Amino acid sequence: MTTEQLVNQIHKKKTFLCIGLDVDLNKIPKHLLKEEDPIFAFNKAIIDATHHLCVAYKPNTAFYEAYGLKGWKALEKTINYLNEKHPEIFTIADAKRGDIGNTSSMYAKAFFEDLGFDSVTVAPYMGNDSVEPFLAFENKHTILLALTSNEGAFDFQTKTVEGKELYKKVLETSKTWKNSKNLMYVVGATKAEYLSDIRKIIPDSFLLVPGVGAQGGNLQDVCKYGMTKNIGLLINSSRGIIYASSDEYFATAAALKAKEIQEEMKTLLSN
Ligand SMILES: O=C(O)c1cc(=O)[nH]c(=O)n1[C@@H]1O[C@H](COP(=O)(O)O)[C@@H](O)[C@H]1O
Repeated sequence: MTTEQLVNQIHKKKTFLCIGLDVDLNKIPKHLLKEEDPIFAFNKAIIDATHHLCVAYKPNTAFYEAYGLKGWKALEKTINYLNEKHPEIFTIADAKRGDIGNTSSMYAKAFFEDLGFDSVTVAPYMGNDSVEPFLAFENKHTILLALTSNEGAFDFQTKTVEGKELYKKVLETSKTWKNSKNLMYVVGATKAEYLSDIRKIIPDSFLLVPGVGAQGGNLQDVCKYGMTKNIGLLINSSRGIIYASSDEYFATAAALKAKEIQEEMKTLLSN
């Protein structure tokens, strides 16, 4: 999917919500455990109930890898369902990969070609030759970790290196990489006050912003400092939406939560 198609969807649906499909078998409604594939049954119900309220879904692969072959099959069924039923929706494999060049090429092939995701999250720590194999894919997006939502972000990312915070170096250096037009960046919603500085370096890039909901980030602040003329934001919430209820009406409860956020986004888009 092109960035232009994503922006069109945002305007059409009046939302820039990304729903995180972080499925934990200990948290899903008990009656689903009887299904042949409880993870896919849960995802399908959530997608059917919320697809009109969001522009992206982000399964975090950890939640699938944890269940071995069954988990990976459920991930494959989920992305196939999305690509068949809702091809206009942007899909993110949250895998946080990155390795030496030939290994990164195989990761890129796995997520972009085999599974058919539109994007994948990638760690910048190993540098240009670990990220460029992902960037080589046309109309696919590499979402680079810039400033993450967790407390540990302060261990390295905000430390000064050669007179500049490391996350700023990541942003600046990544712009020089081959096919850098295919980059998007992760900035945690809990770090909204950093967004003005971030926008000085990457004024137009799309940002994936996780951390609203369960982690306490604030949507209004993120938009105040991070929104661009092309919106430039995908705001993710996982647990806050998908676990809104654990009874048989879980999907309706998830849709109500997503609707609350979508209404707020609609107002922000019209300002
Ligand atoms: O790359 C991510 O998506 C990510 C980056 C980050 O800085 N913080 C962060 O929480 N995430 C992911 O975003 C999701 C947040 O989930 P909730 O806190 O349940 O909304 C999880 O899948 C995290 O792994």
